Amino acid sequence: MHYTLVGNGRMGQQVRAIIEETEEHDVRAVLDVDADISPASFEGSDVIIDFTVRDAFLANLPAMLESGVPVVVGTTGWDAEMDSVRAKVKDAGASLMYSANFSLGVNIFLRTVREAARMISSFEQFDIAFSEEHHTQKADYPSGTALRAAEMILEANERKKSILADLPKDSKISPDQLQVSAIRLGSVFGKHTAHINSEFDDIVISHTARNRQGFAGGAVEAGKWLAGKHSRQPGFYTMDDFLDEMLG
Ligand SMILES: NC(=O)C1=CN([C@@H]2O[C@H](COP(=O)(O)OP(=O)(O)OC[C@H]3O[C@@H](n4cnc5c(N)ncnc54)[C@H](OP(=O)(O)O)[C@@H]3O)[C@@H](O)[C@H]2O)C=CC1
Ligand SMILES: O=C(O)C1=N[C@H](C(=O)O)C[C@H](O)C1
Repeated sequence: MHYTLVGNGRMGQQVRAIIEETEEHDVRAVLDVDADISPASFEGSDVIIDFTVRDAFLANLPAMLESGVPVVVGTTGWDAEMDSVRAKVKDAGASLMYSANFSLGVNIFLRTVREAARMISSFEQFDIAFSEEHHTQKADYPSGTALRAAEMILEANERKKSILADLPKDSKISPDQLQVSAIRLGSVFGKHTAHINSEFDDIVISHTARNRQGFAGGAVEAGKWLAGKHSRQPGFYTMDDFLDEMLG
């Protein structure tokens, strides 16, 4: 498969290294901040993988969709535009897969957190909060993964109704708010933790990335899956669609 990468930062370089280790795939082009991106930029590619920044992803989206090449998006920070991106993908008859985190380990962690949030839902003595830690070069907060975890907790736990990312200065948190906190520290690849507390217990469910290979390898696998899907059923997909099919 021929991949075109948009973004040549930490993740773009890691994805390229993983593709170039295989005999199965190759990198057709790497388009960085200086590239003049148009639909023609993607000619001859089977999949596009975008790891850039919010504004660049949204600016390049029309050209990526018009190219007809399926797009894997790892860039985070655009959750507020999700509905409009979904509509653009549908209108273009294109295929796009988004995940805030392509690591298999993180996705197993997220499903574990959802199950724990569901189990404590009817036991009022248990409270839950979520935290994330990342390197100081990260542009968005809370991380896309933390926001996805928070969405899953809200769906699974009827006592939590909204996300609180910034603590108010002079008032208490309300019991129906789910706190999501962020730490920016050195070169941390990514750590996500669900904290559950009662009078008698602390339950801590945590995932720590040991490097960026899990994210990058997952994005390459997702690209292969999306290219197959695109030929049969174009559309907007997430990591859950991919995993549900993989897990049967
Ligand atoms: N889904 C997942 O599994 C993961 C998602 N991420 C997310 O991926 C994104 C990228 O992370 P990371 O690689 O660490 O960030 P980096 O800042 O290292 O890389 C982003 C790259 O995009 C480039 N860029 C900026 N504007 C454009 C443009 N218009 N066209 C092409 N390239 C552009 C930047 O260039 P320049 O620096 O010159 O501006 C930079 O090289 C973030 O949103 C992060 O949260 C990260 C890890 C895993
Ligand atoms: O910017 C990063 O580095 C990461 N971003 C993603 C996110 O926002 O969730 C995923 C990963 O944790 C690393």
